Amino acid sequence: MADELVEREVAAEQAFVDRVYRQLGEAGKAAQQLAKEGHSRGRMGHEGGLVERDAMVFQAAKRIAQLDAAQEGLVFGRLDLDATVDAEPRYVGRIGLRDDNRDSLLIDWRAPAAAVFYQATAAEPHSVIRRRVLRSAGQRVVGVEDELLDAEALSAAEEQGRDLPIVGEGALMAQLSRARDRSMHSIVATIQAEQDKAIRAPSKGVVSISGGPGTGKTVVALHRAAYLLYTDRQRYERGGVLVVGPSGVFMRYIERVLPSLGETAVALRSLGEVVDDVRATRHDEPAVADVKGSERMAEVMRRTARQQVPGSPREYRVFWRDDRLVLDRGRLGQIRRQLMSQGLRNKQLPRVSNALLDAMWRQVRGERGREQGREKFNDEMLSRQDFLDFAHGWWPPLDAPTVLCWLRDPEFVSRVADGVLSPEEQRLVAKSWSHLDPERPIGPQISIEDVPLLDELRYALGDVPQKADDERDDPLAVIEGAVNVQELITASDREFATGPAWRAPVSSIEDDGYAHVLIDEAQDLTPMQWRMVGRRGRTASWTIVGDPAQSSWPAPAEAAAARAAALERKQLHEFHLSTNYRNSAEIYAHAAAYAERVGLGADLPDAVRRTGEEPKEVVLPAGGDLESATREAVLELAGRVSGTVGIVVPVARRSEVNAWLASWPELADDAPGARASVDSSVTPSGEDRVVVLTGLDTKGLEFDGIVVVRPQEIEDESATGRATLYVVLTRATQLLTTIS
Ligand SMILES: Nc1ncnc2c1ncn2[C@@H]1O[C@H](COP(=O)(O)OP(=O)(O)OP(=O)(O)O)[C@@H](O)[C@H]1O
Repeated sequence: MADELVEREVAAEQAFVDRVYRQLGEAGKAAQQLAKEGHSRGRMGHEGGLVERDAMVFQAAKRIAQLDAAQEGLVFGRLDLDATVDAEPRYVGRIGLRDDNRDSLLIDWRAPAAAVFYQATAAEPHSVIRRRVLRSAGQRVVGVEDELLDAEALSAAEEQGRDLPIVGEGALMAQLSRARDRSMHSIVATIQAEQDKAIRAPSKGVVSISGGPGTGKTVVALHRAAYLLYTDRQRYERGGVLVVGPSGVFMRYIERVLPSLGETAVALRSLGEVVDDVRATRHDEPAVADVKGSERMAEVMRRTARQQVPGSPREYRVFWRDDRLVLDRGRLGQIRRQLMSQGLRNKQLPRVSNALLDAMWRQVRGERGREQGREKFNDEMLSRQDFLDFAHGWWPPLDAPTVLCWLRDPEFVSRVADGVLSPEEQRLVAKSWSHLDPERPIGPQISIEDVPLLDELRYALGDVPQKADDERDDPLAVIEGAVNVQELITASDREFATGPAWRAPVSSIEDDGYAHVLIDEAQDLTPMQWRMVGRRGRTASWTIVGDPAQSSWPAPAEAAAARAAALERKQLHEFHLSTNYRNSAEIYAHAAAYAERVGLGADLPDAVRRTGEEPKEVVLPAGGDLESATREAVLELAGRVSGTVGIVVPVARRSEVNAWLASWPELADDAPGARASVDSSVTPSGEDRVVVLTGLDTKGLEFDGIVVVRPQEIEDESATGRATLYVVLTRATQLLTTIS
């Protein structure tokens, strides 16, 4: 009987969903047809607006269908309201759609009319009697999950002849118990009221979302990005939305959420990719990372950008008429200081030749020379190749990667870091930079921690001035007025042309700004990383999510100050999430007890889902076989969960455990990436069901099963090892085993 009822309800919803897809097909056809006509008529009038909108809806729906064929469908929600408000059901979907009369057929989940879908509760039903979530596979409805919000109103509705049966066991629990794969999914059907508030917060200033592990901070922030695009598409599409997360693995984990909401105009970048054209995936070891992340590095980089180019010519001598003109070290030093005092190094390029010529002209004493005049002097000097070579070598256009390579020299490092870093710190960072390759300065040696330093250098050097188009190839610019700025730009261009191959960086610092900046795992940003992202959000609104107890940065006060500086005096709106949707209650109780025991002062959310499975602790006797114990634990978990399994290990054991995994025949199909990466120090990024990760790699991710190998070693590995272990203990949705 119950089954029949469910079948009937599913069939009824299917009829509606079919109608939506039919309408979508029509909208798509109409959009294409109108676009064609509009095009041929050469105008886009009022219909143009409609075409554009329909085409957008159509494209978004296609993307959603492609991505989520096996997942949640386009229509996911239905509200039945009190008849005094609306006797017709309202349907909520990932995009909005109108019927032929342009009446609403499907409400976009972000529209104000859909807010009640998320905000209604039994305590405050907002006239909602029944909330229904449709579960779909592609275009097929496979189930419905109802929630009764107002029993009295339901009786009244039934008396009036409306049939509103309640079926299913609630959408949230069904959603939370699903097996995890290697990517995050949208939660659009089951956003909870406190999450909805953060998603729909006004777009001004800074929205800060805090909460313990698994409370949905990441997924809420991503839905917020989609919400902002919906509310002010022009502004955010034109200005850009930047989403920054901790690692490449994490970005791949979250990358499908926004497209599955129909949004693709968002830049997703890991902390190693924030600067255009740079892609760092390697971390420095913790002691080095701590130095490179410190605000003190800003001063070191500022000094670096002002140093004389290593190996550059130190003097210039020439006979002109009756005089011997000399630019010696002392004089060049003066000119350098004077140029630097006028602004950023690269910005001075157009002034360099003139500054040098000035200093030389002052030395012209002979009658014959003075009579010729300054103009003639300039002309002659600027056509001397040795002078152009000197000027170019002494003050070349510089890009940040080239300058970073200057730090390969430990003596150079001690010079620029003197009084800022301790000798031991200088030694540590210099050693890490000794691997930089000047031929390929942003190659694989560059670390994630180097990226903010590169950015700092970009800003300290400034962009190389670009010529206006009409100045290009203008022969008069050389001949006319040798001292005016135009001519000098041309002279310095001639210098660029004679120097070693130098290509302007693809992007300029002026293009760095975004309309919205969203930072995930914000507790881990170093002061230098805050400076880097701060530059991209000077005029932006921000969303910042994080949990201080999960922080792996050892100097929180310094990071807080850098964060405040990045956000300047923007207004702060704070939201707090209090329910852990990831971990089973049993697993989270274990992790929370650990956090309390080691004094992390953690914000402890409630975990609501019980599985009856306690975490398992395996303690090996001294000299016990770690590989066998690990293998047994991993096989057990991989056999019992249908989704992903993570093996979390201390950094020093990563390669070893990865090699074990690669050699276990039972898991060959589940971990092909382990084999492929046996000899590399990089975490496999594929779609493997079973992977080996370090503690830091697990940030933001989740797995159905987690095996933690030697937790004590993870804890001892760095100054913030306890926070890292807490993160690790909160990654599993179903089963957790620790091997000590
Ligand atoms: N309303 C919801 N409905 C269904 N699933 C949800 C909901 N909110 C969160 N989740 C799920 O809970 C899990 C944790 O979410 P998320 O990773 O965003 O949490 P987090 O707060 O960023 O976690 P952490 O700080 O531990 O990295 C995800 O699987 C997410 O899909």
